[in-house]
Amino acid sequence: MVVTAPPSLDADPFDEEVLRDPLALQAELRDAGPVVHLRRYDVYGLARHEQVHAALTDWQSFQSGAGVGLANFREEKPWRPPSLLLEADPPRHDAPRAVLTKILGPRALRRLRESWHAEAEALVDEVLTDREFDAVPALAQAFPLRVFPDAVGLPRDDREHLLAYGDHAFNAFGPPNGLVARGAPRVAELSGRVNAQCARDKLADGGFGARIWAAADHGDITHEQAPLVVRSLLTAGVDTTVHALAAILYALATHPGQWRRLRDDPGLARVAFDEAVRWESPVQTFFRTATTDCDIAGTTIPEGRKILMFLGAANRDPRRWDSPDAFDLSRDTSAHVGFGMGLHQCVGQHVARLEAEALLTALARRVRRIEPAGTPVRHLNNTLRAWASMPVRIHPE
Ligand code: HEM
Ligand SMILES: CCOc1cccc(C(=O)O)c1
Repeated sequence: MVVTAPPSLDADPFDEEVLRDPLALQAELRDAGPVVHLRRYDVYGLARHEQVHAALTDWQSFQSGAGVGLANFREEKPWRPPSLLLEADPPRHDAPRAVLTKILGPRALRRLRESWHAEAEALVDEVLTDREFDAVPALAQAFPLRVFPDAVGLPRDDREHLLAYGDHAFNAFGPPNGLVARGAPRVAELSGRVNAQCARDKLADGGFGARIWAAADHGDITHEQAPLVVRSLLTAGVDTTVHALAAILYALATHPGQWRRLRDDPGLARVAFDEAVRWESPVQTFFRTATTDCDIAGTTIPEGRKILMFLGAANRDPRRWDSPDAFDLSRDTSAHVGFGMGLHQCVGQHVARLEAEALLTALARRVRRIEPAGTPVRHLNNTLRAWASMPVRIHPE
């Protein structure tokens, strides 16, 4: 087989102006070839859907155990003890994953459906007393921060730090740049608060956290693993849904025809959510580490090297999607990689979908039209695609 050297680029995917608008670089990376070498970080980039999907589903060749950020845990100490799910390979990954699959599965969430819909209606009624507001704090942040920490079992007065903690965790997957440096002063305080919340006596009975500890009593995981599994929920479960909800509100406010379709058929809420996750990809990138010399489309990636998977670029790849840049509720979104794919595919995706379904159906019933009411402002993060502010104007029923 002819081994070709991949095209080498100087581009910096974590440059702040690229993070503000990554679409041009994503197209450049996709068009440069199935594999590109990013000189600045000496890593291999995959931006086409075919190669990203292949890497995600081949956990044996492309492992998570050396970290899913730029940092290689074989060479440097992680900023915190590695996740037993995200940053673990089988067999270590298996038991913690099985425990969360059961606790966060669609059947387990049925008990929350009615109360989350009621909370969404109450919040929307409160917010819609104004005709114009910033949808990011008022809805995209407020709703997840009301229902998800409750479901985990946290007290109401100890949760406003979760967004900042998750924001730093997602920045830490990237290079040690300005975004990481700006978060560093609070890391010790935030980590201390989050770690304390994972203790058994801090978690209300019946919540996701208590159920994780009960799984340890049952012998499914150890009691030493239990707090780390709770930490996974607190790290991954807040910022992701906040920014996904902001993404769908932005998509619906800027696509009035799609908003009308959702209003006419609120049963489209889940499709709308997955299409927004594909279109915006709140989680833009993740890394893997080659466990052997791997061949991808004629390029050999040497053992031990880092591969950067551009999930957002794959979700807009014209080789896979018709009119990829269109936000379209009639699309079949089933192959999108916004939740990953394969062994590590998002174990919290059903939680996210239920949050979105509750909020969107509450809005669809009360809002005839939603439209931008000012310039939205991006929130920059090495991994997350997010809005800091999104002024909207609503026309009630
Ligand atoms: C729209 C919201 C969300 C998005 C876009 C998202 C995205 C992702 C992605 C891309 C992965 C794969 C990581 C990889 O392959 O390395 C993942 C894994 C994970 N997610 Fe989510 N996520 C979301 C919501 C949630 C929620 C609400 C929770 C917790 C309740 C959660 C918990 C996790 C965990 C624990 C993993 C690691 C799974 C494993 O490695 O087996 N996520 N998520
Ligand atoms: C959304 C990706 O999933 C994550 C992200 C950050 C941390 C963890 C964890 O397992 O601690 C999982």
